[in-house]
Amino acid sequence: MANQEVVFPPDMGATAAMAPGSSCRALFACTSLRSPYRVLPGVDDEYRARPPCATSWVVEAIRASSPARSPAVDEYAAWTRRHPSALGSFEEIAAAAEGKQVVVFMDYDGTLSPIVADPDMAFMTDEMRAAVRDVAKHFPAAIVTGRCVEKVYSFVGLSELYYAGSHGMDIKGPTSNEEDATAAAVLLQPAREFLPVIAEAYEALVEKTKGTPGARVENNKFCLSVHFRCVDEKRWSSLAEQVKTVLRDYPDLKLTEGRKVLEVRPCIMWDKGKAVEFLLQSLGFDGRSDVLPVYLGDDRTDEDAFKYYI
Ligand SMILES: O=P(O)(O)OC[C@H]1O[C@H](O[C@H]2O[C@H](CO)[C@@H](O)[C@H](O)[C@H]2O)[C@H](O)[C@@H](O)[C@@H]1O
Repeated sequence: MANQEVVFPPDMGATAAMAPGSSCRALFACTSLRSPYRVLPGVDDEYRARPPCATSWVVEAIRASSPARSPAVDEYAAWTRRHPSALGSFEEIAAAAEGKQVVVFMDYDGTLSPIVADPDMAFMTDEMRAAVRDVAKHFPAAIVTGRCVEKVYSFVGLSELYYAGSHGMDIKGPTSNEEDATAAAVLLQPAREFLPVIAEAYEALVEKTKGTPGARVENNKFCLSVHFRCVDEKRWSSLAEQVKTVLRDYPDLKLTEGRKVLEVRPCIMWDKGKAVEFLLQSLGFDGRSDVLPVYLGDDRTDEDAFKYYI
């Protein structure tokens, strides 16, 4: 960092200049300050020579008094510059949607529902449900999730949506039967032949991980989730080892990672991006310049869908 020194107004002590709870020293607005300035020892002559209200040195001093940044923070800042907040750019998005058919894809966990310790308790709020219902009134809309369709339907409960469960490996259309998600027409199940092997691997994973406190295996029908959110961090690598050991017997399955979860899936070239592509094609929207697909997601697996748009 260039310069950590700070200029204080004459009657202000160094303790008053410390931001509470922060190791970085505060800078005070120059317009309200009177000369002469008390310059703390170590301040560059370059700073002393500048008139107190010259904005360039204020900016420099703000920079200099910023907390130390770690490479990870810098990397994140660079990432957010390349991927600005969609909410912050809402006007721009609305302008881009002008005259276009919008199609909305929504991830479930962490996007429509809060992340919670117990995967069976990840309920969405009634307010969120009403918002999703509203979206579906205006645009074709789909839930794209790692969960199995039946489970996510029990949370969302909206029969007017498309559902792409098991990371897009179980795609169902809207149904008029609100009580029964299985009544919805199956549009695609590209990993059907893997059902027996997934069921067997589920049993093996439950057995192998049962000695790890907090570990939990969730059966998502065409894929499996091994949760480690409630596992002591010291045991994470041994749990990962247990999962890899089981998978050695199942060469047709592969391992990916989500939010504190290891995902076991069939080795096929299929993901949320492919599901989005399939749905757009089925709706007759694929490749059309008058269609604007919008995808809301928070997890690594959603990046497969983001890649489809790029
Ligand atoms: O594609 P998604 O809808 O985001 O589903 C991905 C996984 O989400 C769930 O796990 C995550 O949410 C849980 C509840 O908040 C949390 O406990 C867990 O740590 C998260 O990874 C779901 O349980 C998995 O089956 C999904 O694959």
